[in-house]
Amino acid sequence: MTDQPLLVAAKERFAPWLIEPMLRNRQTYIKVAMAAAMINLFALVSSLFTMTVYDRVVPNDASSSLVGLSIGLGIIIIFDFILRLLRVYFVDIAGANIDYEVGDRLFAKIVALRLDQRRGSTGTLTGLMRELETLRDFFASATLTAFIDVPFILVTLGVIAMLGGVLVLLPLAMIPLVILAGLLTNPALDRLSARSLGDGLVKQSVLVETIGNLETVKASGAGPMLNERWREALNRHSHSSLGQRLLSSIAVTVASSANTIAYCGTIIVGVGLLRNHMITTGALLACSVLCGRSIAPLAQIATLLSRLSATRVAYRQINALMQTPSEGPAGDALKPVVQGRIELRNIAFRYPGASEKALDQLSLTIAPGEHVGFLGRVGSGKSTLARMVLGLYEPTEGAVLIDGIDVRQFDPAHLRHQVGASMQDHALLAGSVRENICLQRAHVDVDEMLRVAEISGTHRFMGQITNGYDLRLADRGDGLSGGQRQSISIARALAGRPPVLVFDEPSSAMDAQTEADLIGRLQEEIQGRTFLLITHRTPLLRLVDRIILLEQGRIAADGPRDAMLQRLTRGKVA
Ligand SMILES: Nc1ncnc2c1ncn2[C@@H]1O[C@H](COP(=O)(O)OP(=O)(O)OP(=O)(O)O)[C@@H](O)[C@H]1O
Repeated sequence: MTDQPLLVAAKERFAPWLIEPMLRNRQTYIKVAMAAAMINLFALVSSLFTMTVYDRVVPNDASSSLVGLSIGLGIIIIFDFILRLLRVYFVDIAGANIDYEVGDRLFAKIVALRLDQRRGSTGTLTGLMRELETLRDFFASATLTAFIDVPFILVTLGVIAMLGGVLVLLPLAMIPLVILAGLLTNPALDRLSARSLGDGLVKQSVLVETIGNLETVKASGAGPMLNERWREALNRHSHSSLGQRLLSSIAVTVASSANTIAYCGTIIVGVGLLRNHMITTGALLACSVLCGRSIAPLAQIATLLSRLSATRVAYRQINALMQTPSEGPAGDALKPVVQGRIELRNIAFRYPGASEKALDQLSLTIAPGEHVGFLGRVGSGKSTLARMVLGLYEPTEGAVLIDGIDVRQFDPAHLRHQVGASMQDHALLAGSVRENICLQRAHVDVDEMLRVAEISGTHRFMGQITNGYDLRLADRGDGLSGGQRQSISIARALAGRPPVLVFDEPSSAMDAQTEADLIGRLQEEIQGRTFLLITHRTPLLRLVDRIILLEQGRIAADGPRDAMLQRLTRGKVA
């Protein structure tokens, strides 16, 4: 994994992950559009009311007409109020639905992401997930209906022209100005939004790394260094966000000034027309109200465009992630019942961005039920080999076969049900110990959990812990000792009796007695199952019949356990 941020521009305009949930909510958006259209019509009616009052009611002192008109207007105001509420409600519903569906797809994508294709640190990825909120805010924003208001600008201008004649020229002259301000600032706004998002992701990255490793940060005294990184990230982000906000306020301010100019201009020019009896007082008042209404949607669109910039940038980043290849074959994935024969056929592997190959020209065959130990110096490729068997990484050359089938053809979830793994970091998940062992797997019930907990040694210390299996662990299993975490990790790997087991340093944090007890119980458990053991600890080698020695990603020696141990102790190999 490299730490480069995930800022790749994917040009596709509307990707299925976004357009499909939007289309599914089109009924709701149609309701929103209808409500917005009605609200626009009501606005026209209220300005015509002003005109009627000034031109008909006031000169004729027609109080009864005023009462009737007021009642009519009251009804319209109530409807307008209800429709405005409904508009917000419907937009919120659609926004929440889209947020849920897109969030769900994005999470599934992250879980299925091919590790060799992963770009960006943990913090960058979590920051990207946060960008979902930018998308949600856009789709759940009531200002979204400003687009529906645009056609009504023409209707409003038409009514102004009918009532006030040349007065229509004032708002008409302002509209291109507002549009121009939006168009001119938009490209720079796009750039600044992208920069601000990138800087935000760097900030998130420093934060996640620090909080996730707080104990190490404190113990190693890395605080000042991370503090410096944080300050730098804060500084950069606040600069780019400031620029973004300033620029986005230009178009909004131009729209608001244009509104004021058009309104005042209408009054000034209107008074001249009034003197020449070319319009009535009522028409002048109605035109001044309508003038504001014709420009208001543009001001909203200016706001919307600035949000659209941020939304577009967020969309592109999320889309780039969505287009990253997932695990598993492109066609139908296989879910065979596994016997446990493992073959590595001339494989080579280089981690993304690494200069050296971690594995090279490596071929070996492990028979079903065979127990094999992998030894080798630090960095010789043992854990990488385990990752290959689990299909976590694909070999750059060659193939890994289980029962003669390339692991790339397997359904990834099925493969990991067939291969029980206890990896070197023994990370547990937030939740109860029970959840950590069972992982909501249908075939792992309470009896099976207790059986594997007994074998792994978990059951012994569970009795001494308050809440036992219901003990809730913090992130990564905080709240337990290293050895206890290892024990639970072993129980998790054994649960469901997978035909293949891969154990990477399973007892490195255990005391000699606990380890000896574990070996005794595992001996029976692994009978008839393929067992791959990576270890630096000699006692564990009692569990294997064959030892393979790795050196710089290649096989340096391979043979029966006792013969290999003799050669190793005599220092003839290595
Ligand atoms: N995620 C990674 N990204 C890049 N390079 C890696 C990664 N993991 C391991 N490597 C490199 O691959 C090589 C093999 O690492 P691997 O973890 O397989 O060694 P190992 O034999 O298991 O070592 P150890 O006994 O210390 O666990 C090392 O040179 C290491 O630097």
